[in-house]
Amino acid sequence: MQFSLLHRLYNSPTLRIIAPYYSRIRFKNMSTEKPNGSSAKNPISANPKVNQFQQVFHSESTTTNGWDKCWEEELTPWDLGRPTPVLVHLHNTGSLPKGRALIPGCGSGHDVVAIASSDLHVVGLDISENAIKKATELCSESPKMDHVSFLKTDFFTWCPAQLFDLIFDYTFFCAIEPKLRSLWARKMSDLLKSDGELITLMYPIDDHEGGPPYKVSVADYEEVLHPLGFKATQIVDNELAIAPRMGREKLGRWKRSTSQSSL
Ligand SMILES: C[S@@+](CC[C@H](N)C(=O)[O-])C[C@H]1O[C@@H](n2cnc3c(N)ncnc32)[C@H](O)[C@@H]1O
Repeated sequence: MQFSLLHRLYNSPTLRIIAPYYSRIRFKNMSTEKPNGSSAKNPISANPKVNQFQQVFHSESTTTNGWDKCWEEELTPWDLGRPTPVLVHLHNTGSLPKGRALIPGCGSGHDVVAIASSDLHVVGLDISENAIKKATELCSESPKMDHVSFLKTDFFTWCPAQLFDLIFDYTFFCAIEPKLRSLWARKMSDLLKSDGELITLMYPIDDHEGGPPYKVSVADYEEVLHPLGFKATQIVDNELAIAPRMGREKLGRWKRSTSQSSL
């Protein structure tokens, strides 16, 4: 009886319409979670699944082993189990460059498969063998498999034969140690065609300590990208962020200036 009432409520069209707004208001008003992060009980440091992941990750002798172990034990609190909504939106609205795309730290590969098409070949790269195994399994069930490649390799040492028109970074920048951020930018620059585009979904913009994920800010990206000539063409709040990340995520689109002096 109770279940059937709840079930009917859950499935009611009115509730489905108001739920996303309610959840946004609720997250905005939560006293422990301020949008820009200055909270006693940060949603990352207070998340037991993140704590468990960090414990296992740091117990391994190398970061490569740490990532792989966590994928093996399915300690992957970042994994949405589906493509990133804002990336799907950019794909569906024809807002992504065509040609070749790279997703470093692709994890289970949902984003790779989501944006692959006959116009865009997408390479998913991850240092974890278990992640790549999972991604390859996902891809084997997809009709898009001809437009996708997965590679188990280290982003920082990989030198592909062909450059990219697009690189998409989501929860990769925050996954690497902050001291590697300049190298991250250098590698992005080396892997992109001169008119290629870097899209960063910047998360988590807050003030928690430690990682991964390490806290990020727009200034952190600017600090390493500006010296290489990248300028943001757009930085906006991600209105399509999943509810727990809402208010702590921004979409950044970056290009290098291609204008040359005629003198
Ligand atoms: C936080 S997860 C994000 C996965 C995916 N982007 C997502 O949003 O679900 C970071 C991923 O980066 C991978 N990774 C970490 N360091 C790497 C490196 N140097 N080269 C390639 N992948 C790396 C990890 O194995 C992990 O799958």
